[in-house]
Amino acid sequence: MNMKPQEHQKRTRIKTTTPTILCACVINPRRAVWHEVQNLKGTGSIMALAGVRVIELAGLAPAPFCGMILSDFGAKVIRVDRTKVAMTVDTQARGKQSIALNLKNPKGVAVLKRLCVQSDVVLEPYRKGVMEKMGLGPDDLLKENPRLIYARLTGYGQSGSYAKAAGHDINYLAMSGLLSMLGRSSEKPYAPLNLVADFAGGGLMCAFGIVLALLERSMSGQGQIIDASMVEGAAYVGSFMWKSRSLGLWNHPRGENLLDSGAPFYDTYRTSDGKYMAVGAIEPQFYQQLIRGLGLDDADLPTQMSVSDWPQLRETFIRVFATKTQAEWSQVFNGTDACVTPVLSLDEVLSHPHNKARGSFFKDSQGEVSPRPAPVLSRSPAEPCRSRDPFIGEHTRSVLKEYGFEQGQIDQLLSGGIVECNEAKARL
Ligand SMILES: C[C@H](CCC[C@H](C)C(=O)SCCNC(=O)CCNC(=O)[C@H](O)C(C)(C)COP(=O)(O)OP(=O)(O)OC[C@H]1O[C@@H](n2cnc3c(N)ncnc32)[C@H](O)[C@@H]1OP(=O)(O)O)[C@H]1CC[C@H]2[C@@H]3[C@H](O)C[C@@H]4C[C@H](O)CC[C@]4(C)[C@H]3C[C@H](O)[C@]12C
Repeated sequence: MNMKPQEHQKRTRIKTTTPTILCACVINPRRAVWHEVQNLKGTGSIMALAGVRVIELAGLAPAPFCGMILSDFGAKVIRVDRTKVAMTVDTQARGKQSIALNLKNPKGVAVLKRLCVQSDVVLEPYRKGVMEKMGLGPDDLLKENPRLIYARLTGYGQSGSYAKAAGHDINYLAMSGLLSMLGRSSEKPYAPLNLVADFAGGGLMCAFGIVLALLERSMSGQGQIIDASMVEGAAYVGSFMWKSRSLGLWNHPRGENLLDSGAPFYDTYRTSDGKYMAVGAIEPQFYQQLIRGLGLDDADLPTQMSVSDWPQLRETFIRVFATKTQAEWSQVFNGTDACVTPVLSLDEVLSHPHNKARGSFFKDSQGEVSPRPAPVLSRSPAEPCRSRDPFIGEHTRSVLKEYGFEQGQIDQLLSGGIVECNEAKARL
């Protein structure tokens, strides 16, 4: 996909035309939506989730990612921030709007209900019971909007003895069973950043659940509750680990198997300039190309799958990789099937020729690099917003107006401290 510059206007243009779609979304099933969407063709590419309105209650990392995915693919995502907070911790706010709302006040709760009545999705990242305590539980909201998709993204899910416990990625990963498999031989388990539970098993799985529920709603006309547990999401992402045990892939202790850094042909190696190469030469024909590229003779080496010889083979690979720079090894293996690639840093990915050719990473208006939304849809690709992230409460006034609040009501909410507006900060 050629990433067209974003074009906040373009998104805005699409969005200002979406109320028609929304009416269709709310009243009629899918066909009507498509009819309206077809009518908009020619006004810019229509993203897959155009017309979908999402209310995202501000959270730490997984829910913001979920909201960003929905926004990247065209949904209108309004993040509900707290009042009296100077700075957001949401670094995944691309394309979102922000309203600052005090939910500790019943009037604030009433505002949120009104937003949810006119929305398709509410996404909440709090501990079990928090939303109910505020009078914003699924019973309260679905009663008023039966088409609402109520997504609950938590660590342990809505039931079970851990449901109310605090936790973070590493705890959920531990409870999923996967953490026990991660780490090098003879070392303790090691969490790969907070990628697996927070983002893959959490934010992404929740977004998938929301899209499924939207699809189902287009047939049934009904909303539903999504109970997205990061323990279960992570475990599900890791289904292969359970399903492949019958193959004997995990028979050895942690860090001594084929895919967990046990095998020397599935590992990373330091180069002479202190960088690294990643080696994934599993199949014999690819392994042969690795050996050739390294300038080794197969006759001098133990056989590839002789597990007891892996430590010796690894020492050989370590020694050889240390003789050239990363760039030199990249040149050696470029264009081969040896499955050897440079380990790129976050700063290097943008300029790698392959990534560059595909536009896999892009710069926003602040010059910040981030990954392009994946996957790429041929007719309705995501068009990530390139403008800066919203300030807390930047869109309070405009969102309230859009959701039908009168000017007088907005003024009262502002003067009562129920909502806060930061338009001025946005103009600075
Ligand atoms: C980048 C860091 C984030 C790391 C991610 C980490 C690894 C994770 O794993 S995130 C996954 C966490 N788990 C979940 O999300 C599971 C579900 N949620 C929960 O279990 C809980 O919410 C919880 C355990 C995460 C938090 O529990 P807590 O008790 O705090 O909250 P809840 O019980 O859920 O209740 C919420 C209460 O809030 C009230 N509320 C909600 N909205 C409103 C509203 N609009 N108005 C009023 N009130 C509201 C609600 O009513 C509840 O109230 P009650 O309690 O009374 O019921 C980042 C982690 C820390 C960051 C740093 C830090 O913030 C300091 C700096 C801040 C600065 O601004 C930026 C730099 C910082 C260093 C900052 C940097 C990073 O962002 C962090 C390191």
